[in-house]
Amino acid sequence: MPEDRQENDTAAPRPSGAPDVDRAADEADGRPDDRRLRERRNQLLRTLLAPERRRLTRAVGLALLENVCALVTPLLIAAAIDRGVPAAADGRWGPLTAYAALALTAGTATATLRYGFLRYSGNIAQTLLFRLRCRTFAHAVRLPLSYHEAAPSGSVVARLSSDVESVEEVLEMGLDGLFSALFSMVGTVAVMLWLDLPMAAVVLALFIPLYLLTRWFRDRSRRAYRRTRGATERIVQHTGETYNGIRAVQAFRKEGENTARLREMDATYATARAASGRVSAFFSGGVKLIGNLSLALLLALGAFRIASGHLEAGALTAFLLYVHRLYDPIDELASFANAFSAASAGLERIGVLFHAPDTLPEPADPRPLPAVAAPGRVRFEDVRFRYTAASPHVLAGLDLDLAPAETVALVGTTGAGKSTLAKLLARLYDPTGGRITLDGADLREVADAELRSGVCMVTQEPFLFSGSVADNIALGRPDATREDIVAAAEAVGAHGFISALPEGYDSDVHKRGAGLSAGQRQLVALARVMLSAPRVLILDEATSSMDAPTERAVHTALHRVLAGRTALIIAHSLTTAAIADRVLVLENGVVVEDGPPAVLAAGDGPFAGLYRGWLSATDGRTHHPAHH
Ligand SMILES: Nc1ncnc2c1ncn2[C@@H]1O[C@H](COP(=O)(O)OP(=O)(O)OP(=O)(O)O)[C@@H](O)[C@H]1O
Repeated sequence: MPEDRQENDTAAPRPSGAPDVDRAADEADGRPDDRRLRERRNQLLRTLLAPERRRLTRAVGLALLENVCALVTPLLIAAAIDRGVPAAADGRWGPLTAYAALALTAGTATATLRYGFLRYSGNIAQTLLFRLRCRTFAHAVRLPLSYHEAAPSGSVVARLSSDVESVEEVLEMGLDGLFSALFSMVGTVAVMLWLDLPMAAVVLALFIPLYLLTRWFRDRSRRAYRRTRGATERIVQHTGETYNGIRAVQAFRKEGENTARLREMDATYATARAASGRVSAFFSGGVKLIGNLSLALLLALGAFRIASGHLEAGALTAFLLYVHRLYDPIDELASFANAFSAASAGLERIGVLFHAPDTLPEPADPRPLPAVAAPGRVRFEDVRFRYTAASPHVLAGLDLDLAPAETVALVGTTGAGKSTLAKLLARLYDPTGGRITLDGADLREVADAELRSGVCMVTQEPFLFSGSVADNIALGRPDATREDIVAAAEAVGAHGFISALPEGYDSDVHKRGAGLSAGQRQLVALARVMLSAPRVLILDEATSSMDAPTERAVHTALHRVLAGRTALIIAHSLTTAAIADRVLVLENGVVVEDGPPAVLAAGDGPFAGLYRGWLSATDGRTHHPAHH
């Protein structure tokens, strides 16, 4: 048996990245740190920061300079008080003027450098975010369908929105909060130690309660963050689900229930936020209290040391000014730490996205689709498939041969594996065993772009993208001219209704007045196929009922699109099955009947049963889903 025909579960689309997404969420919830997650996060961070190394160094340089200038100012004020004022009292205004001028210069320099730093770091932050957003989106959109089908709903959107936002928040406040606060604190303590050791000792002693308070705050806010994060995820998921399924929500009158559930989630969120607000408030108040205690203690000790001749009044003033500088950024640092842990968890989750296994690798050495006289031969050779290593086989050794230009209808009960078969043929998944060939080429060996133009899939409810009707028809062939587009629309009989739209082919499909009906969307989708002229067409027939004229129009269009190309139709109506050259009845992943519809209908197999059931149920007047 050739190797590629053997069961190969290692190539199975694993439960893919989705459980990882969950795991990353758990990580954010404070479970023990996983080295791999952190490594991925750091790697992502490195690749983001690497091109900015120079600009970052310059930003740090600006922050350093700003802090040096800011640290000098209180010293100049001290000198002005201790030397300038007594001299001025003696009638010599020179020193005081000089100190005042120097302090003014230092103050102006601080302000200018701060302006420069903020602008510069703001630009860096936006560049990083821009890069992160684009790369995450570009990567996520290319992830194989197995990833998206297995990922919890809304998780990719959450990566792209709230996780990127958490990084944005830390970057916006981060560069400023981190560099300025750190430099300012370290610098201030150094100058204090130089100015007066006992006074500096008092300040440092008060760092002990400050440290304990900060630790308490860190633990509490991490817990509060976990709760708000969980609540946010649930809100995003519920909102996404409600709006993605808005038709079902309204059809089943679930508006009230869904709103009530959201209210509950919002209440949980509000409670969690209030708790985190209380923690922050307590921390802020605590820091202020310790800060003011320092001031009071320094004032008392300072007075004592001035009285004993160890300190001058100016130096005491400088100390008091420094204490302010010391305590101001602590608040900032704490909220930075908070934002940092949010961003770090966000980056971990984004990192997981980047490391999702590629279950549909592009061939390293792609082969072109062979140019054959009659293109469109499809072969399934002993195809085995299961969605995850843990789930049962949907297809367990399927052999199938579709002749060029043949129209094959797939019918079967729900869950029989029809959509799975279609997804395999479109290479949205790879078989776990065996192979599928198109004109002799294994689908896995054909370059992605070529395969996409060779095999075209029309889903039940064709998706129209924002843009004009013309853009939507040209989806599979962006270089098509307007004449090509009109010709394709004419071929499927869509030209009439498109011309009647307010702006014809340029009408925006999502604008009011140009809303298209289900049948019209089908026609646009068929025009797409006509234009991209694939060798193989896979069609998941629409189940939503259309009125008789529309249905006739779609069927006529279908006839034209089917002409000359191989087609696999997942038929939900026996009317469609009847127009096929051949019908395949699928049951539990096995073809139980295969033959022309008329022959099968006349026999006594499963299709004949379905057919008779359909005839008696509808009296042959309307179409009816084959498998019901
Ligand atoms: N993304 C998925 N992950 C895991 N299992 C899946 C997935 N999609 C389908 N399955 C399973 O594979 C089997 C075949 O499903 P498939 O959608 O191919 O059936 P179908 O014949 O197209 O049914 P229907 O007519 O209802 O669309 C089912 O048992 C289903 O539960």
